[in-house]
Amino acid sequence: MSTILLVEDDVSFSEMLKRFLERHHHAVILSYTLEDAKLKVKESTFDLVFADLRLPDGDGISLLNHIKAKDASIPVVLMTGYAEVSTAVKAMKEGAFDYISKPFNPEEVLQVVKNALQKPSTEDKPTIQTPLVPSESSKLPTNLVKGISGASKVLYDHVNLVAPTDMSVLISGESGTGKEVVAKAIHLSSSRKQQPFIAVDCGAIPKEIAASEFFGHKKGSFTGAINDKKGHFEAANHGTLFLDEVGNLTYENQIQLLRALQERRIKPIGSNEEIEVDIRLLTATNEDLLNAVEQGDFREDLYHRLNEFSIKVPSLQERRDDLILYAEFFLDNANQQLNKSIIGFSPEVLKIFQTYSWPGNLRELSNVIKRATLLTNGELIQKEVLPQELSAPSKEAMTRSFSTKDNEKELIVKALQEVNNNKTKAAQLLNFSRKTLYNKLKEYNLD
Ligand SMILES: Nc1ncnc2c1ncn2[C@@H]1O[C@H](COP(=O)(O)OP(=O)(O)OP(=O)(O)O)[C@@H](O)[C@H]1O
Repeated sequence: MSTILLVEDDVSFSEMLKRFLERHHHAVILSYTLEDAKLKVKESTFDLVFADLRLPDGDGISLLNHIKAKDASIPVVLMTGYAEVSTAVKAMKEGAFDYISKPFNPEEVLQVVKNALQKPSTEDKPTIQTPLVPSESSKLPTNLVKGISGASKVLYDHVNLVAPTDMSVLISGESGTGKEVVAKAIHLSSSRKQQPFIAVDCGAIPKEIAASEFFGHKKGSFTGAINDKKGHFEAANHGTLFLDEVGNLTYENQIQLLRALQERRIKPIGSNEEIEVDIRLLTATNEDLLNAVEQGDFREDLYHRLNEFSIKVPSLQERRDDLILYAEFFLDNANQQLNKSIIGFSPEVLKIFQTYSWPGNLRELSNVIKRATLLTNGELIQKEVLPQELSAPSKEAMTRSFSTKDNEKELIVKALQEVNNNKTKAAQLLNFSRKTLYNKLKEYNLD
């Protein structure tokens, strides 16, 4: 078994890569900063070092120089973003064994590792067994993958920005994109993290009992109220209340909710006593709530109350660079839940994943992988265990899905040509929002 030092400050990404390498029988030690990595290199011997080019307290090249000065035979592989490839090439001239650009293809990672470990040593180095200490990040919640795409970076920048405040956040996004996961991440990064997080699906509450569900009731206050019941507001007191599908509340329930938020107190049905509540409110919707306001279906005053800050969770189409990371993560979960030890996906499956349009977003990806894991007997998930709609995607999905950045740039240029540079029409054609299109034009220097 070889021991790899993985130096990467993106905690969830490094956890993913660590788990992936461990499944391929390598021992992995994590480090999040340059200084810590130098210390680890001093204390132990590694067969390979994987280092991000950008670290919070320096860069991968300083680490490379440091390692080369200590032991020139340790191969160092640098991990880079697209824009940094030229720097990585320079690093190779300074002795890096290879570089690998994000997003990675798992096969590519394994190939680089294999090549690096096969490299003949220039000198005999003593092998000290490195103890596998629990990594710092094992204390962090493991149910969250932050992703490496530009869209994910913006998303988690916003989460980090708003989490420590007490602002109400309206989280929007297509179904299955991870709105509840984002709400939980905000709660866990806030000062309320030790207090309750109560999630309520407003779409699932019949309107007749919504008030009792939110505010509670006293025994005997209506037929069927056989006991006192605490409402969600009280249960979430001092913590966070997350209202999913908030657009489904009736007008009457909207008024009750607004009143509770304004007065910061609630009265259970059948009670004479008011209870003060201190909650942070997070809400989610997969419909256009502003449109509902314009149509008169959602109260404008409540909308503004809920929308002190808004976060849009990108669809899987908008974060294609994250796809493999999520696929690996869901495979790990499925392996654990189903007691399997499948190690990855066949190249054909990865290609299908990249071209499919994923209308059900992360939830669909997770379900597809769980089902495929159950059906797989070998080491790799093969095309045959995927649902049919994935292997025979619609022509439209094929033309609109992007497997690589170059491909995406080319499709954007073509779409603009087709509609005479009309950005609104191009965005529609590409299935992007106008904002996404503008961001991409900027990213590819197409403006
Ligand atoms: N960042 C993430 N890391 C890991 N898993 C995620 C992440 N985001 C979403 N998921 C997974 O994707 C699935 C869908 O997430 P979630 O239920 O939060 O979506 P949603 O947008 O709230 O869906 P809906 O609109 O249908 O309520 C869940 O299984 C969740 O665990």
